Amino acid sequence: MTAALLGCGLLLLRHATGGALQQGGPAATADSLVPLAVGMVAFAGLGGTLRAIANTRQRVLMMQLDRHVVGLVLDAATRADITDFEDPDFHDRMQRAVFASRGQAVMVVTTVVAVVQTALALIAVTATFLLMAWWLLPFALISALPAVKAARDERRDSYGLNRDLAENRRKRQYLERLMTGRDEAKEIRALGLGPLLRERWNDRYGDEARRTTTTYRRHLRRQIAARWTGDAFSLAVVAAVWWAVTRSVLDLPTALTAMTGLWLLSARMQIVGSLFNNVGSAALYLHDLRTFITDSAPQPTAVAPAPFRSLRALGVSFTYPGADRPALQDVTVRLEAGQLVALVGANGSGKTTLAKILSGLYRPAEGRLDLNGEPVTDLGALRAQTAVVFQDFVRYRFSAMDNIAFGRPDVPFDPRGVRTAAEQAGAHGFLTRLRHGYDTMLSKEFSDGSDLSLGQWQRLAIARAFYRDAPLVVLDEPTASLDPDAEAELFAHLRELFRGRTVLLISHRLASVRHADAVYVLQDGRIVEHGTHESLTELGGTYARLYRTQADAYQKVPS
Ligand SMILES: Nc1ncnc2c1ncn2[C@@H]1O[C@H](COP(=O)(O)OP(=O)(O)OP(=O)(O)O)[C@@H](O)[C@H]1O
Repeated sequence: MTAALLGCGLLLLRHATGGALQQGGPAATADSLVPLAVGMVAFAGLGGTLRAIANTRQRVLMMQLDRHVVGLVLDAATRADITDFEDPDFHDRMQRAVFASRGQAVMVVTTVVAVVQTALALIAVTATFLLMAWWLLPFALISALPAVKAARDERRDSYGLNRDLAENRRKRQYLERLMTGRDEAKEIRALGLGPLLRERWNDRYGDEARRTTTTYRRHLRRQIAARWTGDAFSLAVVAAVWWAVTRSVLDLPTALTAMTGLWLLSARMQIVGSLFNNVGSAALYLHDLRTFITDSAPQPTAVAPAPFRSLRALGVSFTYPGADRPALQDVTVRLEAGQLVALVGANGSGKTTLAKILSGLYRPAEGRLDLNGEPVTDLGALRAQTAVVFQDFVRYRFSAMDNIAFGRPDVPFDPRGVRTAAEQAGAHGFLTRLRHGYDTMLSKEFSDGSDLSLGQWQRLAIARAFYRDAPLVVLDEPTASLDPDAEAELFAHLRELFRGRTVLLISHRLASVRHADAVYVLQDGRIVEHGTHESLTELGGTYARLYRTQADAYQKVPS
C-alpha cells in the first residue's frame, strides 16, 4: 500500500511540475502545488498509520517467534545425550544455536518484512520509472552493486568471527557467572578471588573486543568504499542526463522526475541488497540452529518399567570423550533384585562412572549391560527403572515440594507421596518449620525465599529418590553432608527404607557397607576384588587394608 502511494506520488510530482512549467507563472505553479501538497500530506499520514500497525504486529510476531524457536533449542538441549555435554564442540554448537534462536530467527522475520516493504516500494518506483525513463534502470542497478557486494563480504566475515569467538565467549560467560552467582559468592569472597577473576574476564573480553573491532573497521572501510563508488556512478548518470537536457534530447520535467526516481531507486536497491544479505547472514546462523535441533536425539518414548529382576554389567569398558585413558576397563558387576551392593575404592577409581553406566546415563564402549537377562538397547528403559542420588545433586531453586516431586515428572503430582518421601528421608521436620512449609521457595534470590543447610539439601535429594519409587536406587555418597546421627540412622535403616528395591551404594565409609550383599572394590577403573565383607576381610587385600585403616582411626580417637 505504501509502495503504491510512493509510485502515485512520483507520477503526481511529474504531472504537477510539468503542468506548472508549461502554464508558466507563480500563480499557476502555486495552484498546481496546493493539491500536490495536500495529496503528499495525506499519503504521508496514511503511510505512517500503516507503518505503525505493521510495527505493532511485527513486535507481537517477534515475541511469538522467539518463544517458539528458543523452545525448540531448549527441547534439543534437554534431549541431548549426556556425553554431548563432555564435548566442547557441542557447547559451541549449542551456543551458536542459542544465539541464532535469540536474535537471528527474529531478524529473519523483521528483515523479510523489511524486504517485502522495500521490494514493493521498489516495484512501484521501478514501474513508474519504466514509464518515464526505462533506459536509466540498468544504471540504477549498477550503482547498487558495490553496496550489495560489501554487505555480502561483511556477512561472511561476521559469521567466521562469531564461530572463532564461540569458545572464548563461553569462558567469559563462565567468569561472569562466577562473579555474579550466589553459590559462588562466599568462596570467592573468602579467597578474595574477585579481582583476579575480574582481570581474567577483562583479558578475555579485551581479546574479543580487539578482534571484533578489527572486523568492524574492515566492514566500515568496505561500506565507505562501496558508498562512494555507487554515488560516483550515480553522479556520472546525473551529469549524462543533464547533458541530454541541455541538448534537448530530454525534457526538463521528465529529467527531474527521473533523477528523483533514480535517487529513490538506487537507495532502495541498496537497502534491498543489504537486507537480502541480512537474510543470507541469518540463514547461516539458522543453519546452525536447524542442525542443532535436528541432530539432537529424538524425544524418548515413555517406557513402562518391567518388574526388575537383575542388572548386570559384563566386561564393560568406558572412556570419557576427549580422555586419553579409560575410566573403566573390563568391569563385571551383578545386581540381583532386593540386593544391597556396594562399590568402594580410592578417589578416581571409577565408582561414579560405573554408577552412571549402571543407571543408563552412559553407553559402555565395550561389553554390555543386561537388564533382567536381556541386553539393554534402550538406555531410557534403564533410566526409567532407576533413582539416583548423585554426589553433586542439584539444588533446584524452586519450592521444597517441587524439589521432591521432580523425582517423578511423568506422573500426576502427589502431595501425600511427597510428604511420605520427605518423612522417609528425615526431611519432613525441617520442611514444616519453614515459613511456607513445603511451598517455601528454596532460594534467597527470589522473594520470600529461604535456604537450607547442605545436609538438609542432601535429605531433599534422598527424598526425591524415595518419591521416584524406582526398583533400582543408586546412592553415590548419600551421607557425605549428613551429621553422624543422621548418617548412622540412614545406614542402619537402609534395607528397611528401600525394602523390595535393589540398592547400589557408593561410600568411602566402609563401616556402612559391612552389611552389603556384595562389595566390589575398584582400582584404576578395574574391579580388583569382590565378595562379602567377611570374605574380603579374610582375603586380606585392598578392602581389608582400607577397612583396617578406617577402623584403627576410629579406635585411636580418645573417648
Ligand atoms: N567427565 C569426565 N571427563 C573425563 N574424565 C573424567 C570425567 N569424570 C571422571 N573422569 C575421570 O574418570 C576417572 C574415574 O572417575 P570417577 O568419578 O568415576 O571416580 P570415583 O571413583 O567416583 O571418584 P571419587 O571417589 O573421587 O568420587 C577419573 O580418572 C576421573 O578423572
